[in-house]
This record gives sequence, C-alpha cells and structure tokens, in this order.
Amino acid sequence: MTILRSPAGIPDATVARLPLYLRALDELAERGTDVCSSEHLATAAGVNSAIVRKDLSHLGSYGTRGVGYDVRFLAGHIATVVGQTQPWPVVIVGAGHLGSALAAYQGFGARGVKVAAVVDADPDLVGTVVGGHEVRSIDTLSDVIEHGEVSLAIIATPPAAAQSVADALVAAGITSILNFAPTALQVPDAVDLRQVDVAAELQILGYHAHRRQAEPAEEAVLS
Ligand SMILES: NC(=O)c1ccc[n+]([C@@H]2O[C@H](COP(=O)([O-])OP(=O)(O)OC[C@H]3O[C@@H](n4cnc5c(N)ncnc54)[C@H](O)[C@@H]3O)[C@@H](O)[C@H]2O)c1
Repeated sequence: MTILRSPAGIPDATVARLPLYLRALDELAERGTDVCSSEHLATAAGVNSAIVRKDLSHLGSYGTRGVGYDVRFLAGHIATVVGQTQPWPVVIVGAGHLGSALAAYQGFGARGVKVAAVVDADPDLVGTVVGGHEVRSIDTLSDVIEHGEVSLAIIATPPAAAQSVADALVAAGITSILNFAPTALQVPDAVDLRQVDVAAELQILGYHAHRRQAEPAEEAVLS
C-alpha cells in the first residue's frame, strides 16, 4: 500500500538525496524495470537502505514489504516534490569559461532546469553566442528575470564581482542562487544559496590522497 502526503518539512539531507534517487529511478524506468528495492536506491545514493526507507517515509511512500517501490510512481512523486515536473528557468551570470560550459550543457533539461539567459558585463562578450544562447548585457538583468519568470540564478563571475551580482539578482527577484565563485556571499534569509567550491572539494580529495600515500610509510615506521 502506498500513501502519499504533502512534502512540507522534509529534512535538508533528505532533499539532497532525492535527486539521486530520482536519477536511479529514471534509469530503471528507461530499462523497463517496474519495481525496485530500497537497496538499489541506497547504492545509487551512497547510503544504507534504512536511510532510504526513512527518506521515502517523509514523502509518505513506504513501498510494499517484500516487493519494493513502484519505479514510475515513485519517480513521478519525487519529481513533483523536487519541482521537476516543468523545467525551472535559470539565468547564468558570467559567460566566461565556466558560464559558457554550463550554458552549453545539454543535461540540464533532464534534471528539470533550462537555461533561460546568459548575461555578462564584458561588452565584447555581449551579443556573442554561448551554448546556443546570445549573451546579454548585465544591464538587462532585471528585464531578463522579469520577462523570463526566472527565480534561479547561477553566479559564474570572478569572486570580486560575486557579491554585487548577488545583490543585483536579489533586487531583481531571484530567490535561489547557485554560486560557483569562491566568495562567502551575504543574502537575505529568504534567499536559498548554495555554494559549489570545486577547488575546496579537490583540496579535500588531495588531503585524503596524501593521507593514503603517507599511511604505508607511517605503518612501516611503527612496525
Ligand atoms: N573555470 C573553472 O573550472 C572554475 C571551476 C570552479 C570555480 N570557478 C569559479 O567560477 C568563476 C568563473 O570562472 P571562469 O573560469 O569562468 O572565469 P572567467 O574569467 O572565464 O569568466 C568570468 C566572466 O564573468 C564576467 N563578469 C565579471 N564581472 C561581472 C559582473 N559584475 N557581472 C556579470 N559578469 C561579470 C566576465 O566578463 C567573464 O566573462 C570564478 O569565480 C572561478 O573561481 C571556475
């Protein structure tokens, strides 16, 4: 028996795993699989199956004991919860190396996002085309946001420009920002801000790689 309920109050950690479950379910659906186990979703999300069951209980979906989860039904429900039933328009600010790579990325559509516009402050870039989008002037930002009904933005500017860009985005009505610039941004509480710091992630991996290399030498000294 599957009961669905309102997703209000889902913990952040659960929300962060829902797209991983959804991707696994979409792949299963494409392969024609009708039912899946919590173990399968657990592997996809890198957690244990008890966490999957707990996560899905927040959606009210308990699956059927001994049978598992209905793949298409659960995928549809998670897609609704994460707002993926219609693509969210996103504006990319900064049409440099990273911004243009993101603008050209073809995979956003399948993940419920579409690039509505790309803007930049460099007059030499305005009017050029990146990833099929004509780069528009940063001066048109509020127009772009208002007319495109955009509520999501990606900041791909140098760090020094990121705070003023964030301020302009918030003033223009943006409520969700994904920031790639390595800057701690200040935004109002009502604005959702997520930070992607690729260099910091690599440093963390570097730390672990360094530890792995050092461990055999440390063990040799101790033995
Ligand atoms: N390139 C990468 O692989 C990478 C990886 C991780 C993080 N980042 C971060 O992403 C950001 C962008 O990196 P990049 O390599 O694309 O830089 P880039 O210099 O190639 O591009 C930055 C763009 O931002 C534009 N810009 C500057 N000020 C602006 C403003 N006020 N309004 C609008 N546009 C403005 C510039 O004209 C330029 O086109 C940086 O903060 C960088 O640290 C980059």
